[in-house]
Amino acid sequence: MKFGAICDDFTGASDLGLMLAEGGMSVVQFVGTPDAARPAGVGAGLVSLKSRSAPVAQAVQDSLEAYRWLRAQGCEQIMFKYCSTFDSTPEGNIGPVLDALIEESGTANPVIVCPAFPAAGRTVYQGHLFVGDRPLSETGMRHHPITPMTDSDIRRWLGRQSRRAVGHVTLAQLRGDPRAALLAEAHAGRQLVVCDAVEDDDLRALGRAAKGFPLISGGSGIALALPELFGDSKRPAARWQGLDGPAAVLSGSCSEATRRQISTHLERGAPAYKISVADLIAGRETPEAAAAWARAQHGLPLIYSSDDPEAVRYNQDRFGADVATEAVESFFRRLARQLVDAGVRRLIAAGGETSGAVIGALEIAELEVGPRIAAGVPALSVTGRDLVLALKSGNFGGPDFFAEAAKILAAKDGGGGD
Ligand SMILES: Nc1ncnc2c1ncn2[C@@H]1O[C@H](COP(=O)(O)OP(=O)(O)OP(=O)(O)O)[C@@H](O)[C@H]1O
Ligand SMILES: O=C(O)[C@@H](O)C(=O)CO
Repeated sequence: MKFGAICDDFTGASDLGLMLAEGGMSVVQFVGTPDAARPAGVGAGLVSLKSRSAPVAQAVQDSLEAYRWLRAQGCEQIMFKYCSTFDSTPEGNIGPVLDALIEESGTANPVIVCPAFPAAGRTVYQGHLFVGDRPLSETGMRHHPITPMTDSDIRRWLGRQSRRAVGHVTLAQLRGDPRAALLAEAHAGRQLVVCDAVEDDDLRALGRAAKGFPLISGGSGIALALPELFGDSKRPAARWQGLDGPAAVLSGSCSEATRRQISTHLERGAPAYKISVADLIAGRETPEAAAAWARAQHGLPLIYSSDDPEAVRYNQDRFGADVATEAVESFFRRLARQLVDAGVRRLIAAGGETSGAVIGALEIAELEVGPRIAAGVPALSVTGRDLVLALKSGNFGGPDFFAEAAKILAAKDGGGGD
């Protein structure tokens, strides 16, 4: 294993997996840090954690454990993958995890910090993160239920989280001599370097500039150059074998793109079942009832707690954010188990936290990356089991994502990536 990544959520890991697999690398996505050594034959190993929303100390501990395991597998470069919208609070977890990884690795090299992912509209310019034509803090991310992003200046946001000074490489420097600019920042004592990038070619230049640095960080965009750097870019894509059989969509994501996808599903008259947080907490709603409803449907059943920012805030104020989150996630954990036990073979989960809850409940250890459903979202097959999945980041995918995902998950000869 030449390249490893510590991913702070499950949908993010599959996003990165798609980027590397489309570049021709052989990729395995691990669920948590594996107990045992991995036999040779994997170019990139991605350890998916549920550390984005964990308490800081837990996120640091889990990330260090993943780092040590990846090093032991021979990884020459390790990436810390976070969200392309830099999801984190002023306390962390991105800064504290980066601080700990720098100490563990002992590196004095610069560490790239770049969430840009132009294919999904995320760009970094003058140290500020944009989604499409809006600064991050003017998008729906301002109202995110767990990590509301109220400042678009990534240098300032990271500066509040990290013990280290934060540097910056501008777009002009990146398009000049990015390696020299990165090294200059580190020499000046600013080892964490926020990098501008607005196009895929900027990210390729950044990846090449960091050649040989043991630690990099970012969204999946900075992986664009890696297949070429790790000499694994000519590998033919594996054929994808989807699965027939019942499918279901579980959505706890309250992001704008997911809510659009739910509206499309409803407009088409497809079966949908909405969960109320108040009913969950009062015990009036159960996974058993939702599973029975799903089994009785024709077409693609959607079970969702997703709601608009006002409703989410109301639930958080009334019950407490942790209680509301746990009620929703525990519901989806139990529902996912019941659906799979009842024969569901194609499962689509919307939202990073929701996907983490579902994967954890299904006791999945390893995933193989299949073809692209949307930018940042591949079809996945569970190693050794008759189960295929799509784990969708909240803000990814077009309006018809659910139907498209169900179709690709069933495709028998949808060759990898074609
Ligand atoms: N109706 C609701 N009221 C309050 N909280 C909710 C409600 N529905 C879902 N949640 C919580 O909101 C969070 C949504 O996070 P999740 O990561 O699943 O989606 P997302 O933020 O859209 O996705 P991503 O992290 O991939 O961008 C979950 O923790 C979930 O428990
Ligand atoms: O980078 C992104 O936006 C996604 O891969 C993600 O992290 C989803 O939660």
